[in-house]
Amino acid sequence: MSPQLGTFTVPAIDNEPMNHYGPGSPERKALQAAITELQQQLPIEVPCVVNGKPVKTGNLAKQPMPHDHANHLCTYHEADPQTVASAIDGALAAKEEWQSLPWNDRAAIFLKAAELVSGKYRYKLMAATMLGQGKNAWQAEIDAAAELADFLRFGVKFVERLYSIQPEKNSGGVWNRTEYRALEGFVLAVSPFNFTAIGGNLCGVPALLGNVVFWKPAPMATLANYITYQIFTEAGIPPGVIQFVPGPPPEVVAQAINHKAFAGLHFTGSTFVFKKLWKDISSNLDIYRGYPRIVGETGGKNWHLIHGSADTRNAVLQSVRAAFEYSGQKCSALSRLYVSVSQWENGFKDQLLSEVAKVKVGNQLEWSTFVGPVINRIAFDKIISYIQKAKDAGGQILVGGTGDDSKGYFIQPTVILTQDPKSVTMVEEIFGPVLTVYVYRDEEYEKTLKLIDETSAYGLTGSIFSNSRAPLIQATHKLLNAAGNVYYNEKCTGAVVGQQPFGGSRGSGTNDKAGSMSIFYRFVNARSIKEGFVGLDGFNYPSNLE
Ligand SMILES: NC(=O)c1ccc[n+]([C@@H]2O[C@H](COP(=O)([O-])OP(=O)(O)OC[C@H]3O[C@@H](n4cnc5c(N)ncnc54)[C@H](O)[C@@H]3O)[C@@H](O)[C@H]2O)c1
Ligand SMILES: N[C@@H](CCC=O)C(=O)O
Repeated sequence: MSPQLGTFTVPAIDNEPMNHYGPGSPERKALQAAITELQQQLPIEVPCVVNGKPVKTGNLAKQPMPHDHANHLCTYHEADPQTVASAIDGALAAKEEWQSLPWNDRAAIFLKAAELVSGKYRYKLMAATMLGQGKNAWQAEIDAAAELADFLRFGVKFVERLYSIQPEKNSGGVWNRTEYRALEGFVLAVSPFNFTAIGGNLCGVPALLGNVVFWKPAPMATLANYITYQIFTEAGIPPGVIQFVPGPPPEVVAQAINHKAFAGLHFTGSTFVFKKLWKDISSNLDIYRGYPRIVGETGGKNWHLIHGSADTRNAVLQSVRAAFEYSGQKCSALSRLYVSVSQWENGFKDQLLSEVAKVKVGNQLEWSTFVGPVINRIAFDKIISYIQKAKDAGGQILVGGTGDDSKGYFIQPTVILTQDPKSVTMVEEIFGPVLTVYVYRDEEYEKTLKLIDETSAYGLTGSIFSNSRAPLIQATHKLLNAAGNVYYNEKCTGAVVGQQPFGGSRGSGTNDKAGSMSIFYRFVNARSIKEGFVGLDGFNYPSNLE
């Protein structure tokens, strides 16, 4: 091990500037070229990667493209039990060297990874995200380019700050220190389909702290996650530190959770799956060496509250974006809208319907498309069935309500007006382009706050629109636990790393706040060291003396 011959300061960092992809711009041309190049290579073959070596199990699965489901983006090798076992063994073998690497070297690897994401591989990663996860250019830019680079760069900064948190006091002749050890064992990262950046962050956070990570990507994000893995490797993450293990989710994850060296879960996905994994972990407590850290960010049933004093146009446009961008497939997506009757009848309704009518739905590779496909057949059927349930319950479809799954999984942006604020589409996560509106009486603002608070099991994001201060204050106070991310006069999607730490509580997760320092606390195990410089002369304390 080489000596550390200085105290190093991480370079200044900032959010990754976003490209805009306007007509004729160089970035539009570069992205188009990357998409075309990728399309010419389809389908890509993706192996598991264990100890830096590709493993081709021959158990093949496909990642179909949501806008063109007859064709697939990649064929990937699913891990079998032997592959899972060797991935865990290999990670544990890589642990000692990785956790002993000087911090500045680990930091440098992650800073380099950020440069690869924002530079050399930007368009390739975006192309894979667009083709595989159905994002249009802007949605891919904010995810695969900007947010992933931000997670990596800010992560380094947060860990630098975490490591600098040291005991406040040293008694005479004593030096106190806190060490932030990696967890004892391996961390299991289980990532969702909808954000390429989240996949990178779920394995990046623990790895940056010296942990070794078993990464099970989401089937519908396999290629983008594989490219992310390759970027980590090119940046210098040693073999075995992150093991890339796609495979049948319940089996692969269960095998990892049932291993005695399982030390932590870093999960993002649905509430249902997270609860199941938590229960599975709990029932294994006797086999583990310690108490595993469990971090999970999960579903949402996010709301906009439009007060009578709001700027109508802003509230309408923000609502259209929040409900329908990326086809409503963000955990933060707007899906229940509470509008005062004075707003609704004096322009909100007309503007909402006229703006939604302008939304272009279709192939996300066409530049003017705002709403692309939903991710797969299961999602398509589920969303359509929610629309049907809303109709059955007396909901009025104001716009949309239909889908077309003949080539891709397209669903029209749908706005439902309900008289029942606790109808099913006001309560349950749909994860599609479906917005349900409840119109409240202006004088029942306070009652509406209670309604918002009590309607759903989630607590992820929410926005309050008002041009007066008092309604903002009142809602913020009454909705204390209804959202982990609250916005004033801004849409409820689009949290930025380092600006709005992200996460919610209640059914929405452990709220450890991705994109902030607090998530890093969860994947270290602090050790206090006290060093004495002055020896004892005798064992008696002064109080023992005659
Ligand atoms: N709060 C957040 O920060 C956040 C961010 C993104 C997505 N999400 C949530 O994620 C969900 C959408 O993503 P998704 O469809 O990929 O979620 P999902 O729960 O279906 O899958 C998430 C991960 O769990 C795995 N998985 C699925 N079933 C499993 C099982 N039985 N055992 C073990 N692993 C299993 C999947 O393969 C995937 O890797 C939504 O509910 C959304 O709100 C939350
Ligand atoms: N961080 C994202 C949501 C991630 C979940 O899908 C946002 O704030 O919109």
